[in-house]
Amino acid sequence: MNQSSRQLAFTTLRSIQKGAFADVAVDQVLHQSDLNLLDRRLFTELVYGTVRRQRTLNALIDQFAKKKDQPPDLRLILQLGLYQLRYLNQIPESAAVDTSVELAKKNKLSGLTGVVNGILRQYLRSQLILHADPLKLCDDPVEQLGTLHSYPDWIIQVWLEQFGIDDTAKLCEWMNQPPRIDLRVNTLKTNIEQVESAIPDSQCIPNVPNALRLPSNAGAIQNLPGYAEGWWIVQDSSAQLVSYLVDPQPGEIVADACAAPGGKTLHLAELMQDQGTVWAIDKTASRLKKLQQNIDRLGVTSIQILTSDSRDVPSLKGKCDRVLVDAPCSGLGTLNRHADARWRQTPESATALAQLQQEILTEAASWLKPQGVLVYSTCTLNPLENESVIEKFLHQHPNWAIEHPTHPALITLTSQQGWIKVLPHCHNMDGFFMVRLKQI
Ligand SMILES: C[S@@+](CC[C@H](N)C(=O)[O-])C[C@H]1O[C@@H](n2cnc3c(N)ncnc32)[C@H](O)[C@@H]1O
Repeated sequence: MNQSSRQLAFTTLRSIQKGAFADVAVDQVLHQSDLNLLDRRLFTELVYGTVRRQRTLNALIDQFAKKKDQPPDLRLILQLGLYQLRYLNQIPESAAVDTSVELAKKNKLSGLTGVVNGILRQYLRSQLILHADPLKLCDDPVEQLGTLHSYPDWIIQVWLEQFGIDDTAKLCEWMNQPPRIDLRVNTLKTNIEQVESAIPDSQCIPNVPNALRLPSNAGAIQNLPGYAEGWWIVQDSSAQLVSYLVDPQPGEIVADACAAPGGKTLHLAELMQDQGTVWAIDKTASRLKKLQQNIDRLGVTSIQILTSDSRDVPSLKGKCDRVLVDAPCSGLGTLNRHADARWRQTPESATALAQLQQEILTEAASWLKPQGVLVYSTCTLNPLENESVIEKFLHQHPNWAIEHPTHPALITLTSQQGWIKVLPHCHNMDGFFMVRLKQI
């Protein structure tokens, strides 16, 4: 395939607009194209950035365009051009404008090249005249933050209620940055010192044992030292904290009710020194395949995989010492990892997820022995899927209570209520919620 990164970005954005997942669409193009390394980077940045910032870009287009209802392809070209002008300092302004005009010509919009040129140059002119951001914002804080940082109103509302204006703004900014990549060292095979010295510029993460953060220029994961040997696995440091909350012991029977692709399952097995059994249950077979690949690479033997809906596993009733429910969720704590996730989730989908979470948690609780430990976690920052699920569970199960964690990595993060909320803009990790429950 011999096409420019901008033309490929345009056609990829078109397919995302028609419903394709951004990461799937990007991977497919990268796999098929013969772009060089710099162009691959530009293509990826253009697609993810334009998807992520689409509300801000649309607001600017509406502000400068005479007509609000442009053909979808014209709007995409304008979004791409404005994204470069507003967010990519390394691209000269003239290049951003000229290539956008070229895109219009190439894609049967020759009659509209004047509109493209006009709107992009108007944006630049207003910047010069105002000496400030030309984006006009209204006074309503929800709409203001949503437009400025490019989020749907409902997410801003959920965050404003929890964190207030200043912290919501910081959280919005954090989630618009490129994702950090953390590793967890597989202590069954090696130690953190060995991995840290093998991977140049990797850095330990304070308070998270065996976690390393990669430098932003680390390149392809599979090419890093120790990958093939199974010395480490990619896992965000906040996700690593969950297994410390479960605190499994060698020889126990542990179940992971929503296991795939298995970052936490493998960590649980490792904390048990690979002695005992970890049941890895998930209803999605394709995701469990990734777990099997990681089991093979990391050389773990104590994991048993079960493809099933966790609301229906009668064979585990009363059998487990510990159960983890790392529930499917709206993922509001990991929006920086998935450019289109903020536009896919809705208040309705979050409500449906909360119902599913409640059902899985209730069923998984029945897998425990009388003194067993139950941990509930999500990578979302939405009280409906976190605090409310736990409060409802405790209301329906008066013989259960929250148990405060004792692991040193968790104590300072623990709230008065006993649950932990990892906040990206405060802790510089993915957003997470986790809580440990026990029968009283
Ligand atoms: C947040 S992900 C789990 C991530 C995993 N714990 C890890 O650390 O890699 C949620 C998982 O729940 C699974 N899931 C959704 N509904 C389920 C159900 N009813 N029963 C079992 N698994 C379910 C999804 O397939 C998905 O793999």
